[in-house]
Amino acid sequence: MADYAIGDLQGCFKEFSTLLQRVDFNPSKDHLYLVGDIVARGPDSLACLDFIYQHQDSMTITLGNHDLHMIACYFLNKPTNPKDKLAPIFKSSLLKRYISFLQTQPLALYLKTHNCFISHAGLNPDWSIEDALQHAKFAQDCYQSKNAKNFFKHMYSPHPKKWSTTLNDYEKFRYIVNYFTRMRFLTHDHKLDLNAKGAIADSKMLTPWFMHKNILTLKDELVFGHWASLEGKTGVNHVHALDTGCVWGNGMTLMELKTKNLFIEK
Ligand SMILES: Nc1ncnc2c1ncn2[C@@H]1O[C@H](COP(=O)(O)OP(=O)(O)OP(=O)(O)OP(=O)(O)OC[C@H]2O[C@@H](n3cnc4c(N)ncnc43)[C@H](O)[C@@H]2O)[C@@H](O)[C@H]1O
Repeated sequence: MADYAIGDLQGCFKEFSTLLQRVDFNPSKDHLYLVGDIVARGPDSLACLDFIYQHQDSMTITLGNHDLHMIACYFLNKPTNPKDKLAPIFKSSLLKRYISFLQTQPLALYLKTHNCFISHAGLNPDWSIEDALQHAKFAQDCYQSKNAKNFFKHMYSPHPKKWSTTLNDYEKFRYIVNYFTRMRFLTHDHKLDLNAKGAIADSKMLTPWFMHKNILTLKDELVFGHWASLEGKTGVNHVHALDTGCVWGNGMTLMELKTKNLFIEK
């Protein structure tokens, strides 16, 4: 019985299934945590989603920006971007079931057995793990509610930059989603900079979220994806970057959570 985490699939089904075979993944005993962005841009998002849907008892996704965007397109009846190659999912007779399944998935989770926090983009340094899980629950309640369509309608903006208890529910939802699914660099006062997407050295005025003191001193393990140009390197022992840019022609990374052993497939 083993627990694994895997970086962004983004429709790269071949590498995904090869990795599961390499670790002899057994759905009746093992569990796989997908850090999000299971769909978009890669060659076979439908195969990835279908496989996870069929093995949903042994797989959990912490949703990423591309997953949420796909759900939003469904609710808002918006065309998807051709470069995301999502047409086969939208043409599938199972579309409604796939979307309902994705809506049941969390934004973040904490695995006590491994002292491990998982989300797509990471942990806001101003939140404790407890705070983060509460914020994630708030946002999940929004995208799982009867009013989900309206929350998706209000999801797209970098604002508000600052948290306040006076924000309305749409603003709170957007703020939380942005930290959990889009964060990479923060300004000196911990605000999100959503423009910088490159390597750490490219942005001298900004700090990667995991280099902030509250994260460096954390005793827990943090697992995230989203940031392909890190190439799997954070330089921080307890912070594990699993998006190694498979969709960009690099490898896909799977980690066994107990041993921290890495398996990489190109
Ligand atoms: N609340 C919200 N507000 C707004 N939009 C929301 C949203 N929620 C969801 N979305 C949606 O999210 C989607 C993505 O938005 P984008 O803005 O396109 O997201 P991204 O950060 O560029 O991309 P990604 O998440 O794929 O990250 P990656 O590191 O792989 O790639 C990042 C960059 O790294 C580069 N890169 C990394 N490794 C590379 C490599 N090896 N080779 C080449 N390029 C590489 C690429 O140029 C790439 O552009 C859009 O559809 C958008 O609508």
